[in-house]
Amino acid sequence: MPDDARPVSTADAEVSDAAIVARGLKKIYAGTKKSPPKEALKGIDLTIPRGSMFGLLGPNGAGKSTFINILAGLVTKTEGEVSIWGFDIDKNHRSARASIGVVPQEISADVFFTPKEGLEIQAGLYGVPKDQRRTMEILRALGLEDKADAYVRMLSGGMKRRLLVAKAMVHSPPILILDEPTAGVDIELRKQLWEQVVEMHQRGVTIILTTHYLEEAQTLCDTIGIIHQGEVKTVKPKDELIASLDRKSLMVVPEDEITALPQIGDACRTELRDGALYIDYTPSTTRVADILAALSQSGISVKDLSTVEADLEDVFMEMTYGSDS
Ligand SMILES: Nc1ncnc2c1ncn2[C@@H]1O[C@H](COP(=O)(O)OP(=O)(O)OP(=O)(O)O)[C@@H](O)[C@H]1O
Repeated sequence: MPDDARPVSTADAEVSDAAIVARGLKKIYAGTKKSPPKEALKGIDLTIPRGSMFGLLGPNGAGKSTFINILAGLVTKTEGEVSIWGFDIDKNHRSARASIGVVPQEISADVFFTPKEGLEIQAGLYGVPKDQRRTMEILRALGLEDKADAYVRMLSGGMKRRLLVAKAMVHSPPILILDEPTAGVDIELRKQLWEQVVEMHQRGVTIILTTHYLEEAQTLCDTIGIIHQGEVKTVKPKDELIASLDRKSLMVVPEDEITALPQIGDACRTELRDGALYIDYTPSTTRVADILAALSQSGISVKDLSTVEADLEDVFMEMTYGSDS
C-alpha cells in the first residue's frame, strides 16, 4: 500500500483516523418497468473507528448490504463520499479496496481447489507476492490447518465459512467485514467462528459485522450502528447505547401472595407473572428506594428482588419498529 496515497491535504483528520467514513452517502437503485427506483441509502453519515468491533444492525431491507457492497466495490454509490482506512474510494480505489477483506453472505466455495490452493489463487488475485503469502498461517489461525489439502466439498458448513474468512484475509487487510456470517449456522459452529474473529480483533484487525442475532452483537461488539430505511438512526459505544435507553425492570418476589397490583407512581408499569411482580421504571425519574417505599405502603413485604437492564434488543426495537409509527 503506497504511503504517498494517504490523504495529506484532507482537512478532515477524522477521515485518516477512522477505519471507515461515509458522508452524505446515497444509493438509488434504478427502477424497472415493474418497480420504481429505490432509494436504499438516503445520505448516510457514518464513522467506524479503527480497532473497533462494530455491529451494523438493521431490519431486513434497511440498507446494510448496500452499504457493505459499496465498500466492497460491488455496488456503485449514487452520491456522497466514502473513505476506507483514509483512502477515498473514488480517488484511491486500489488502496481503499486493499484495505478491506469482505466475507460474503453466501457460501460460494470453489469445490475444484483445496483450501490451500484457493488461498493461493486469492492471494494471486490481490497481487500478493509469493514470498509474502501467509497461506498456512491464515489456515492455522482459522483452525483449518489440517484441512489445507482436503477437498472443499468434504468440509462442513462451518469450515466453509471459516475458509471464506481466510480468503478475505489473504492480503492482510486492516479491516474485515462480515455480512451475516452466521445466518443458518448452528450454535456450536457460530461459537467457533466468533472465537476466531475475536482473535483477529485482538490482533488489531477492525471488524465490521452485520448480524440478525442481536445477542451476538451484544456479546461481541463494542460499538453499534443502527440503520433503518436507508438512514443511520444511531452510532454509539454499545454500553452507552444500552444505558441511553432509560428503562429498567425490577423483579420482586413477595413474602406473601399478591392479589392486587400496587400503586407505584405514574411512570411505572407493573405486571404480575408467576407470583412475581415486575415493575418497569425509568431510572432517570424513579429511584428503586421510592418503589420499595410504595410497595411497603401497599402492605407488600419483599422476599427477594433483582433488576433487569435493557438490552440491545430493546434498543433495536425502539430505534426501528418504534420509529415507524
Ligand atoms: N439490485 C437492487 N435493485 C433494486 N433494489 C434493491 C437492489 N438491492 C437492494 N434493493 C433494495 O434496497 C433496499 C435495501 O436493501 P439491502 O439489501 O441493502 O438491505 P439489508 O439491510 O441488507 O437487508 P437484508 O438484511 O434483508 O439483507 C431494499 O428495499 C431492497 O429491496
